[in-house]
Amino acid sequence: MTRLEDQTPVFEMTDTHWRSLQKSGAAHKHRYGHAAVIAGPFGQGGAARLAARGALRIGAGLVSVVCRSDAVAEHAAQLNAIMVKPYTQDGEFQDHLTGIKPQAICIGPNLGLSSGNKTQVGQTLTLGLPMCIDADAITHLSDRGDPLPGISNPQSVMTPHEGELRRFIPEAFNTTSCRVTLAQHAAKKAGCVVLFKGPDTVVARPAHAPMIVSSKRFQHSSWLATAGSGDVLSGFITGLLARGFDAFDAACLAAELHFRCAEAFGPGLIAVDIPEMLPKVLR
Ligand SMILES: NC(=O)C1=CN([C@@H]2O[C@H](COP(=O)(O)OP(=O)(O)OC[C@H]3O[C@@H](n4cnc5c(N)ncnc54)[C@H](O)[C@@H]3O)[C@@H](O)[C@H]2O)[C@@H](O)CC1
Ligand SMILES: Nc1ncnc2c1ncn2[C@@H]1O[C@H](COP(=O)(O)OP(=O)(O)O)[C@@H](O)[C@H]1O
Repeated sequence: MTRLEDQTPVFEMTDTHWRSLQKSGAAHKHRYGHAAVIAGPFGQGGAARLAARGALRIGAGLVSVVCRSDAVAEHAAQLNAIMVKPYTQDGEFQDHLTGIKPQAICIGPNLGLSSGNKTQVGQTLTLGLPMCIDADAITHLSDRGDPLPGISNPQSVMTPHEGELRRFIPEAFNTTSCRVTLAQHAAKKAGCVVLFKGPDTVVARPAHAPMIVSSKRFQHSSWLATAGSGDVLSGFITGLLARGFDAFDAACLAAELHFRCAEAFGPGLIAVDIPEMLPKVLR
């Protein structure tokens, strides 16, 4: 029997894709959008900084890390081109985020699993902006209903690895092991694009055909099996969303460029290396 995985089209970069990633001579930073990355508690900001670096390198005009004021020193000590936008109390979080006026938001990488973090996820989702929903944010959404109430902008991308997807759609894993079917199930539940991570990354969306972004052409992409590589991918997606890319295109392009960055760096790759390979890949 032919497997759905074998029938699903594989993403290929075209000249149009490459051109869409360039910047126009007439533009300025505000034309390329503002990406906001929400950071977790003090001492756990590395994942947010990795995502922020990814968003900046992929061409968002402005990138901010949004954190509690007690985490400012940690972020400011390590960030230069990326802005640090602190809020003082949890009650201020939503107004603060709105006031930053981002075009896209990344929420989840090492956000934390407290009830306060859960509230932040709910407040962020209600803003109606394109979002990359990753890691702990997926876990927070896993106990909501099916279909999921709350992802108010379908131009959003949820990026689970298998562990997170098992939490998000546990019943589906009892009925199928087909990664494409699982991703489609999750996209239907989430009401947005779902990028199911792996060497064959599946990008699915409600009521449309899925796509596989495959790393099988690459020799070194398995070096992506390293802490924080998924956080960088979330940053790539958020940066493209901030630039105005369609969510499905942003997910496919980000996954492809992520693999290509790993290939360009080669053995020994760690997560911080991934955004730094983008200039070479984009050239
Ligand atoms: N530099 C940093 O600050 C980093 C922070 N991280 C954060 O650490 C928190 C926990 O993330 P984890 O993903 O480790 O933990 P999770 O508990 O969310 O998921 C890990 C569990 O899922 C299972 N699993 C099944 N298939 C898997 C797959 N393909 N990939 C990964 N796990 C799979 C594992 O066996 C394990 O039981 C998240 O908030 C994440 O963003 C990580 O991203 C690593 C780097
Ligand atoms: N063996 C592999 N080959 C290709 N890509 C991989 C491999 N292992 C992991 N990846 C990619 O690396 C990333 C890992 O993301 P994730 O599991 O969320 O890591 P983290 O939580 O540490 O950031 C995903 O984009 C995944 O597709």
